Amino acid sequence: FVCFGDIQTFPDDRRAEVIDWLGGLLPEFDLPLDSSDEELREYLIDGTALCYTADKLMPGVLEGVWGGYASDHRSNVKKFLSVIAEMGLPGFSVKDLEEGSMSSIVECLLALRDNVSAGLGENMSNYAAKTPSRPVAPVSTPGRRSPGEDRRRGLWDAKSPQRSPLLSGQKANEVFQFKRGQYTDLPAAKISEMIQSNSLDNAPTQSLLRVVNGILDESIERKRGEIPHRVVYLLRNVVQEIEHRISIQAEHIRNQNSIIKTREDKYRSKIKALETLVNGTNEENEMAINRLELVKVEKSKIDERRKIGEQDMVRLMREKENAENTVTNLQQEIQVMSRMFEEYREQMEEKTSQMEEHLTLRAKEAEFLLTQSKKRVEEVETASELQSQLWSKKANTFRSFMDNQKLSIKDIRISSQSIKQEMFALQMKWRDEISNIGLDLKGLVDAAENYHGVLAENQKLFNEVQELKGNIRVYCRVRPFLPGQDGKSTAVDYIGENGEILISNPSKQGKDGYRMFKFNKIFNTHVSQAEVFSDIQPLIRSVLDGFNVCIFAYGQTGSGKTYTMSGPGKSKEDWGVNYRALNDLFDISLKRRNTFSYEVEVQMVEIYNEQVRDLLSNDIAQKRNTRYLEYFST
Ligand SMILES: Nc1ncnc2c1ncn2[C@@H]1O[C@H](COP(=O)(O)OP(=O)(O)OP(=O)(O)O)[C@@H](O)[C@H]1O
Repeated sequence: FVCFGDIQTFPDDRRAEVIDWLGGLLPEFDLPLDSSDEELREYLIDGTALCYTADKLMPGVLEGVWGGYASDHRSNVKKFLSVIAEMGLPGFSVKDLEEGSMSSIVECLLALRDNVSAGLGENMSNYAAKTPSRPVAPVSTPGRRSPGEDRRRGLWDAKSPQRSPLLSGQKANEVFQFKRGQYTDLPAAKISEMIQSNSLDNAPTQSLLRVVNGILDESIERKRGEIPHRVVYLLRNVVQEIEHRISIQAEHIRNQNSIIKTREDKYRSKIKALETLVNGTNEENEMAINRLELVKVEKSKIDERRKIGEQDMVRLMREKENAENTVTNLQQEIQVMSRMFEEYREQMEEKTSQMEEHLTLRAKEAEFLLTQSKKRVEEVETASELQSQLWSKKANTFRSFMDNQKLSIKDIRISSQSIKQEMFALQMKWRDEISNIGLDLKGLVDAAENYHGVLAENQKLFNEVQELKGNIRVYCRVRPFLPGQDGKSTAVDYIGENGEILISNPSKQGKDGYRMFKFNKIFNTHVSQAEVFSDIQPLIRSVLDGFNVCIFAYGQTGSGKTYTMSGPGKSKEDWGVNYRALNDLFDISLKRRNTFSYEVEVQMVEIYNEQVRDLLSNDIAQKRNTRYLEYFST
C-alpha cells in the first residue's frame, strides 16, 4: 500500500519504516507495523537479528567477527556496531538498545538500509531475489535530462519541470512506499500523480530502485515463460550495473564533496591567516615606522654621543697629558720620598741600634730592680708576718676594747634613757619657759613701742636743743705757728671762755690797737681734730633725723681750712670733720638699719675765681657747672 498520510514524520513512522524493512528482509521477523519501541527492543536486544540483517545485506561482512550467534547478546550487538562503524554510518550505544531511546537504533537501521540500497550491490540483488515478486504497473517514463544535468542535481533520475516544488522529500518518499506486487494494481491517477509530482526529485534512490526492481519483478512474473531467462538475467545484470554505477557515482560525489569541504575549510583558514597577516602587516608597518623614528632619534643621539665622545677624547687627551705630567711629578716626588725614606730608614736603624743598647741597659737595670724587688718582697713578707702578728695582737686588744665598748654602750643606753627622761622633763620646762618668754616678748614689744615713742620724743627734743644752740654757728680755730714762723708775732691777745677772742693790732695805738670778736666757740691751737668734731657731731645725727645741715670752712689762704676739714694725714686721729662726719653718718645709719633705710650721695665741687668745678667728674668739660655757680651766687 502507499502511505499518503501527513507529510510530517513522526518517530512512530520511522519505527514502522524499519519494522517494514526488517519484515521484508528477515523471514522470521513478524512484528506488526504499529509495534512499540519496547516490542522492537525485545526483538533486537540479543543482537542476533542485527547480525543476521548485516549478513543478509552484505554476505561475508561478518566473517572473522561473526562466527555464529554468541550467547552474550552484547557481543552480537558489538559485532553489528563494528560493521556500522566501518561503513561510516551513525551508530548507537548498547545501553540505548537495552534501556534508552530507540530513536538512535531506528535511525541507524534506516541509514544502513539507505546506504546498502544506494550501493545496489550484490547484497541488494540477493535481497531483491529473496523478496516475493509483486505485479508491476506500467510506468510511463518522462523525458530524461542529460547525464551532466543529473550530476549537478546530485541524482541520476529525471524530473519534469512542471513538478510542484512544494512536495517535500518525506511526501515523495511516502509516494513510493509500496508493498511488492501492487504496481500493476495502482490506479492510473496515482501513477499520474507520481509522474507529475516532484516525488522523483525527492525520493531516495533506494525507493526508486525498489520501484524499478518491483516493476521488473512483476513484469517477469507476468510474462513468465515469454521472456527468456537469458534476457531476464541480462536485464537484472543491467539494472545491477546501473545501481552499481550510481553508487560509485554517489561515492565519487561524496568524496568530491568531502574534498571540496576540506579545501573550503583549508581556504577559510588560509583567508583567516591572510587577514591576520594583513592586520599584522599593518601593525608591523606602523611598528616599523615607529622603529624607524626611534632609529632616527637613536642616530641623532649616537651622533651627539659621538661628538661628546670626541670632546671627551680631547679632554681625556689633555687629562692624559696632565696625568702624565702628574705621574712625572709623582715619580720625582717618589724619588725624593724614597731618598728621604732611605735617610729616615738609616736614621731609624741608627735609633734602633741606640734603642737596643738602651733597652739592653734598661733590661739589665730591670733585672737588677727585679732582684732588688724580690729582696724587697722577701723583706716585706717578713715585715707583713710581723705586722700580721702585731695585727693579731691589736685584734685581740680591739676585741677586748669592743667588749668594753659594748659594756659602755649598755651603760650609755641606760644613761640615754635617763637623759631622754630628763630631756622630756626639760622640754616640758622649756615649753613653760617659752610661754613665759612669749609673755615677756609681748611686754618687750609694748616696751619697744613705748621706746620708739620715747625715742621720737628724744629726737624731737635733741633737735630742739640743736636749734636752741643756734641754726647758724660760727667756730674759730686758731692755727699754731708753722715751723719757721716767728712765735712772738701773734695777733691773738686773749681767748675767752665764752667764745671771745681779742686780737691786737700793734700798728694802732690805744683802743684801736685791740679788737674783740665773738664766736660760738674758740678752738685754741692745741685743740685736737676730735675735739673740734665733738661740737659738730650732734649735727650729723640731725642730718639722719631729716634736718638740713651745712658745714663749711672759711678763711684766708694757709689758715688751716683743709687741715680742719680733711686732716693732715690718713690716720684716724688725723681725720678732719669730713671724714668723721661721714664715718658717723654710716655708723648711725647701720645702727638704724632695722628701722630706717638711708641713701647717701657725695659731690665734690671746687669754687675758684667764681668758677665751679665737679671734682668727681672724669670729663674735664663737664667739670664746669654753671648750676652750682648760680646756686652759690644767689
Ligand atoms: N691746727 C693746726 N695745727 C698745726 N698745723 C696747722 C694747723 N692748721 C693749719 N696748719 C698748717 O698750716 C698750713 C696751711 O694750712 P692749710 O693748707 O690747711 O691752709 P688752707 O686754709 O687750706 O690754705 P689754702 O686756702 O691756701 O688752701 C699747713 O701746713 C697746715 O699743716
